[in-house]
Amino acid sequence: MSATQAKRTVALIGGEFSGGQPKGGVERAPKMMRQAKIVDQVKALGYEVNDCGDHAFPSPDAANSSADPPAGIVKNPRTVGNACKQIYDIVQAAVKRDEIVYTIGGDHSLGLATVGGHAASRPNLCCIWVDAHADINTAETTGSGNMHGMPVSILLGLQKPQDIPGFEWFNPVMTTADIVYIGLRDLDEGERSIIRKFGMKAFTMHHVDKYGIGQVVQMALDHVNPKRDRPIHLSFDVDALDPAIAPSTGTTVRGGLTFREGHYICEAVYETGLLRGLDIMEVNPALGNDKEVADTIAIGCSLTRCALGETLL
Ligand SMILES: NC(=[NH2+])NCCC[C@H](N)C(=O)O
Ligand SMILES: [Mn+2]
Ligand SMILES: [Mn+2]
Repeated sequence: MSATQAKRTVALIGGEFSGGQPKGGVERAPKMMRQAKIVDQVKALGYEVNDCGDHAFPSPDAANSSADPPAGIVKNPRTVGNACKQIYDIVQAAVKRDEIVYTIGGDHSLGLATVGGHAASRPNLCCIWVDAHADINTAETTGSGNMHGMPVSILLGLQKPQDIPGFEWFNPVMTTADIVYIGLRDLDEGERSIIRKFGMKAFTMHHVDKYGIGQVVQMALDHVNPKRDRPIHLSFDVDALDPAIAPSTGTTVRGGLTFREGHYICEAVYETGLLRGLDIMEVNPALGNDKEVADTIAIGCSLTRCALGETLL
């Protein structure tokens, strides 16, 4: 057991949700990671696990579209808002018990609920968002209308929650200075201008190549956590990884993080002793052949273990 981090209880939350994007199957990841023995793996690292269960949500199929019509081109807004509200409440309760909140997605629209629910109870929280995408589209800038491309804009209040049906309950408490990106390589034009306009810190794959992952993580921490005294939420979209190593995900982009770079990020965050929230998002067991699915599930598990201290002496 490492000296760097007290072994808090880990609250495990399964977010069986796919309504933030069009591809079915991503809601099955929590069960698949359980089958891969994620609970035992976390316990084996010395943590207590408070299993908060898997939470399923009605699927936003065409038959339901009259109950949840698009807002402009934003799809399934009430369905996503409702799922987010439920996960938000569960996350908030876990944080109040001082547990490490560990959410297995589900699509990344739930990032609004995990980071938002966490920040609501830990005001000094900062966030490291590891992703090929910035997920910072607003209702204005989104081209796809898929809400998994929008959680960060709502989280930071750049997109007013009150203007999206289903999100009226959400109260933004984080700012553009509280979040840092690693792994970006596929930005929409509108996202690019939002990031520039607010001077947000983003380490793209270009920066990973240029400085190396060690420097990048240090610079990311120096930005959001210069005194290393703020609790950290690590929201990890597995599409940040190269599709060669994590193929079973809905929006793959070539040129991603290597296996080691991805795991290094988790290890370095663990090493700070400040990790209080972790999301493993966008694993989709319906995409790819058996080996690809097994590899992607296994990587979801190994990223988790690294963030909880497995690979450090
Ligand atoms: N969480 C994700 N995988 N997001 C992908 C978003 C892709 C694109 N930027 C969009 O808005 O649709
Ligand atoms: Mn994402
Ligand atoms: Mn992504």
